[in-house]
Parts: sequence; C-alpha cells; structure tokens
Amino acid sequence: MNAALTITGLTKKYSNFTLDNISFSIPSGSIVGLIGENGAGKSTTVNSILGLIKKDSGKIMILGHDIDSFDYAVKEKVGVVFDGSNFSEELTPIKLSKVLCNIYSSWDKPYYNNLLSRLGIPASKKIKTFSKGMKMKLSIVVAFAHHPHLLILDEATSGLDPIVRDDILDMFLEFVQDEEHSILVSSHITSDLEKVADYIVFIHAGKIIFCKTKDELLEYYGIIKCGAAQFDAIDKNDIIAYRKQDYEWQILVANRGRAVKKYPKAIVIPATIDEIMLLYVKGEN
Ligand SMILES: Nc1ncnc2c1ncn2[C@@H]1O[C@H](COP(=O)(O)OP(=O)(O)OP(=O)(O)O)[C@@H](O)[C@H]1O
Repeated sequence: MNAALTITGLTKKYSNFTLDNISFSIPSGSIVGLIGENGAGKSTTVNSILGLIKKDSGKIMILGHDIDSFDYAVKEKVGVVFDGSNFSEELTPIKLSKVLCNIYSSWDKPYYNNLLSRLGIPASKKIKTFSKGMKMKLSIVVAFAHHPHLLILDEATSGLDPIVRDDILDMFLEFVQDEEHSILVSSHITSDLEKVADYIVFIHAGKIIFCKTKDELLEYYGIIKCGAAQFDAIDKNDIIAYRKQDYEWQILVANRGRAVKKYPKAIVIPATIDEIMLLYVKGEN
C-alpha cells in the first residue's frame, strides 16, 4: 500500500519537552486522526512534517519525497489548515482567489466558488468582517481548492459549530474517496474523528501511545464497570488502565467481548475515544 506520509523516528527536543521517536504513516486514501492532551506534541509533529520547525532527527516522507529535499511541485500537493487565518484581512474571497491562482498552478476557481457557496461564505465581503468560524471555513476551502493530495489540518475545526463541522466531515470523506487523497487531522473533538477517521494516532507527553484503526478501538475496546470485590478478581493482564470514581472502578480493556464472557457479573460497555484517552492519561496501570 502506498503511503501519503511516513514518519520514522521523529525527535524534537525543547528545553521542557521532547517529541520522542515518533513513527507512523498515513496510507493513501485514508484519514488519520491525531489525538492527545494539550501539550502532548501534536502541533510539534505537524510543524515538523511541514518543515516549519527543524526536527532534531528522524525521516519524514511526503508523497514519496523526503521533506529535507522538498521542491515546490510537491509542496503544492499538500494543503494545510491551521487554527487561524493567515490571509490579508483587506481582501475579499474573490480577490483572494485572484492572488491564489498565481500561487497554485492547480488552483480551481469554479470549485473554490462552489465551496464558498456550499459553506455559506460571502464571496465579496472583506475577510476582516468575518467571524472566527467564517475565517476557518475560508482556510479550509482554500486548502481544498488547489487540489492537494495530502491535507493536513491542525485543530482546524474546533471553532466551528456542529452543523458546519458535519459539512466539513462530508468534504473530508468525499476527498479521500478516490483512494489517492489522504488527510492528517489533529483534533480535540474526538466525536468527529469517530465519524471519519480510519486510524487514530494517540500522542501523550511526546510519545506515541498507540496507532490503531478506529474500528479496532470502537469495536473491541471496552470499559468494565465494577465494585471493589470484582476489581480484585480481575486478571491484571486484562487491564490496560483503570481508575476509581466514588465507589466504582472503571477498567479499560482491549477486548470487551472476551471481558463479557470472562467476567459475567461485571458491566462491560463500549469505550469512546475520549474515554480511552482519559483512562490512558489519568488512569493507573
Ligand atoms: N518553540 C517552542 N519552544 C519551547 N517549547 C515549545 C515550543 N513549541 C512547543 N513547545 C512545547 O512543546 C510541547 C508540545 O507542544 P505542542 O504545541 O506540540 O502540543 P499540542 O499537542 O499541539 O497541544 P495543544 O493541544 O494544546 O495544541 C509543549 O510543552 C510546548 O510548551
């Protein structure tokens, strides 16, 4: 399987933080969700991928090209959306299109106009009059309108309402449909990732905790809820992490079907990505 992005052994040291030997890849045609608590290292990973910060070590390949010797033709094939707009506030979306068609050889004006109206962005109003959400939507439209092969979004949907986010998730799914386009999206809104991501990469304190298919997480992971006596009887090898809240123990397990059979008296429920993250980060093991 071709990979749109391959990261091997990425390391970046700051005085109080180390992004430590990160490795994962994005198969072509897939959406990868990057999750982790504030300060986990998501933006450091994204900025390293984009060459915005200098990595200390590791290899990053985008669309088969090493980023250390990247040329402009490859850069054009990467669409980027950050949490914030970088466009001149005096421009209108129509004027912005005139600027961008000189920058991107693959700029698709009809598609851009189509996306502006699909997301309800006023084409002839100055960007400075836009709300934060409207600016974010414009950044997303611009990223799509130069037909990138790889889209990278860092916390790009957090300021958007659920209805707009739903439209954007549909755009993501349409984008990867032909198996040649791929998306890396970092987000704290894990319910969005549950809807669209194929893989989840979980970073905690600069290290990768896991890189798994979303289906594995949602179909197999589970939480056992039980009292003290039942907790003591649970095989410690089955426990990924646990925490106690009031009189209830919550235990994260990797195979909830097996847990149901093995512990018939316990309540075993599916785990959301948020709960999996919470138990890994705050739970004991
Ligand atoms: N230029 C810098 N100099 C020193 N430390 C930095 C720098 N940039 C980031 N860091 C540190 O690196 C760590 C990871 O930051 P990063 O922005 O990658 O986290 P994140 O997972 O994107 O967090 P958030 O969800 O809050 O955006 C933090 O402790 C941050 O303080």
